[in-house]
Amino acid sequence: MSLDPHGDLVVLLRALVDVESVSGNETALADQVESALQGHEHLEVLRDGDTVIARTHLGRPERVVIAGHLDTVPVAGNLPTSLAGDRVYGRGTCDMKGGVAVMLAVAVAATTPPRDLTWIFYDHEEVEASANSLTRIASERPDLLVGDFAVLMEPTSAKVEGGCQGTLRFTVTTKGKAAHSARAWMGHNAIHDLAEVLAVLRDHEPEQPVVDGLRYHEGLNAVAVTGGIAGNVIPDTATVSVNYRFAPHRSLADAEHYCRSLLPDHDLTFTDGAAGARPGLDVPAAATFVDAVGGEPSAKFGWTDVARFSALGVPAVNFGPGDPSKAHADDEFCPIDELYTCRDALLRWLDRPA
Ligand SMILES: N[C@@H](CCC[C@H](NC(=O)CCC(=O)O)C(=O)O)C(=O)O
Repeated sequence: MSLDPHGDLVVLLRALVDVESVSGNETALADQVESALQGHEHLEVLRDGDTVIARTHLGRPERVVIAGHLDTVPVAGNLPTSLAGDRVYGRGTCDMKGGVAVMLAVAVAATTPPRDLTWIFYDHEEVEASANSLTRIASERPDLLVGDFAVLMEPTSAKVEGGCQGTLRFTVTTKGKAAHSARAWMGHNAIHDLAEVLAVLRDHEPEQPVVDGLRYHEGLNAVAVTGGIAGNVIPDTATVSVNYRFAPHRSLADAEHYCRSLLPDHDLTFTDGAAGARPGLDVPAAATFVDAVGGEPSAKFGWTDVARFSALGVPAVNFGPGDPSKAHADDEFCPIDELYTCRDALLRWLDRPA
């Protein structure tokens, strides 16, 4: 089935979601998005890997980038979509194909916007920062990301969420000595030694700092544990993987330093990290957007490419349909009314002179 960006938003959302696009498997969906955008005279459509970019060239004084990712976290028995009351359920409905549906609808509807627009539908957002297609595009075609302001259509319950928290991953490995579990005293159990690390994580009190008026909420959590080779062998090695979510007053280097300070007796191996972004809602372009779409801004707890645009010097906000607390949940859904709220808010903002 092809995508009809001029049609009903719920049909469009369901069609987007029913093309499974777990990170690394975005090609089929990118093909459909590209076809849906082609043939619109006001849009130049480009393809870069599994990223589709559509741009207006109207000679406006301002250019705004509106971006959304096509990939999702792994499916958990929640495809194909289902409709229940005023909600569309299914993997990606909330994070973030609701936003992608709104982007497609507004991209084709806004033929003469007062600002030039760059619509970016990109791949590999839900995985390590190095795989994110915007990392490649920023280095190979930075011109494609140029703008005076950016909107990331991540789930925000149709209200602006400012900035984003950073994310850092590290592992801690303990070493022991293998032995027969019937003679455990001959060995040393590496899994038991993880208890010390796990206790620090369990007892850690996450901070909730206010940054530029918005309250963030940090988190330090074990996300995986490995160790053990058989049911009768004392494990000689064990590893815990940890994810630290940090508020945007800390840099990535500060975050690493903080984690080391919590576990001074252990070697931490940092495996992935991406800094967050301060809200920046006092920048005029952001303030105009907040005023046009309405609602009280709050903080974005997840990591989003607002961080990338901010680092590139492009002020950016998150705004899209779907309750972010349902992102990645098995019962992920998008409320239908928020699709229309976001579409109408974007059109209202685009009605205002730049
Ligand atoms: N490179 C990062 C990518 C993770 C992106 C993901 N973002 C969201 O879920 C945004 C939705 C939200 O929470 O509001 C995340 O934060 O995990 C990484 O690998 O961590």
